Amino acid sequence: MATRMILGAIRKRSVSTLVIAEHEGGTIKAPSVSAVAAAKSLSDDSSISLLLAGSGPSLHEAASHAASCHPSVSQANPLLTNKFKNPLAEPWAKLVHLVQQSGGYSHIIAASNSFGKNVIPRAAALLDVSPITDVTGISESHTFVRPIYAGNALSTVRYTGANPCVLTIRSTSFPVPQKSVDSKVDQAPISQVDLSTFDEDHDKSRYISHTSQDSERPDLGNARIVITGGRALKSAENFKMIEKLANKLGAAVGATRAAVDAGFVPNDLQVGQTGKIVAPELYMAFGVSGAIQHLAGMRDSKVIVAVNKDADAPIFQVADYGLVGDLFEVIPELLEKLPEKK
Ligand SMILES: Cc1cc2nc3c(=O)[nH]c(=O)nc-3n(C[C@H](O)[C@H](O)[C@H](O)COP(=O)(O)OP(=O)(O)OC[C@H]3O[C@@H](n4cnc5c(N)ncnc54)[C@H](O)[C@@H]3O)c2cc1C
Repeated sequence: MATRMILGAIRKRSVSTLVIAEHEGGTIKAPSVSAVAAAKSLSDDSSISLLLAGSGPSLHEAASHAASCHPSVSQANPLLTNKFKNPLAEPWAKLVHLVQQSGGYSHIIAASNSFGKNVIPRAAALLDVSPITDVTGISESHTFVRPIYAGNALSTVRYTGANPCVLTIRSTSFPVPQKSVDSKVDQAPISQVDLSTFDEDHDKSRYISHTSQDSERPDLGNARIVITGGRALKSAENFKMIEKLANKLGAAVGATRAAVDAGFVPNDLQVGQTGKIVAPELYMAFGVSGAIQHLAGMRDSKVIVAVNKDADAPIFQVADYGLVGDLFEVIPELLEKLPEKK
């Protein structure tokens, strides 16, 4: 009995996690803070290190933020390297491999966004382990819940491979209370990654440029309100109604794949199985049929409102509030009646 208890304690203590962290403007991005929250739920006793990279003063600000972005990082070492200015997947995967060799972590976690999905499979291949992707629940350090069949079923999987156990997590399933992100906790020490043995030969990909849209709207993946338009909008010009409504409500804009394919909006606004997964407090869908691939990306939203002129549209099966009507009448009316955002 005593032996079993001691072994249990040793197993618990042996959880040490490397979180692959993204940062912008000197702060750790919210999905990476969710990855820390996921790391924390592996074990009460887990030690958590953040790996971040970049250059200039914002990297140092982000490193300070990394050290205090979540209470559970307070005892850990954020690792810092000023190379990797541009987030290319191949060198990043090599960096993760290098850091794992020296750190011997039991787990490596990244958010399941474009960056994480790009880096993690490459890093897992270099480490010769099989990654577990899109984790939405952690029941113990090697047992995870993940959606299958476009979110229509949940499967519980147990990782039985060698260390490290490599995961991507859905950030919407590991929310971080705003307080804990902002709270001032004792800063964890910041250490520089030793890159002396790093092989710089990674010419399979080359950085060319980075474009980002300057928008005051919240990020689609973390917004409290998302206003989505579908094919029924008919044109990019008409889609501006959705944008106006989003501006009034301080919301992010989403789109169906049909709307993206028709060229109404860029594809980074796509919500669904092959787009972004969102779970806002309020999701409003205008002229969206509710195809299974779209539902896979938004069905966990707290309140779903749908406007569709077809009373039999499948979106009404998941909607909390439905309005059978023409969006070309409903949206102008909403725009007229809603107060301007302060
Ligand atoms: C492998 C795969 C992956 C996919 N991934 C995604 C994904 O990630 N995200 C995604 O969205 N889709 C995805 N799709 C596509 C998906 O199957 C649907 O084709 C798509 O979601 C339909 O978009 P929609 O609802 O805008 O268009 P439609 O299905 O054409 O629906 C338009 C709706 O608008 C309504 N409507 C028409 N006019 C009006 C009006 N004036 N007022 C109000 N309502 C009106 C209609 O009644 C209809 O219900 C994927 C498909 C495949 C095969």
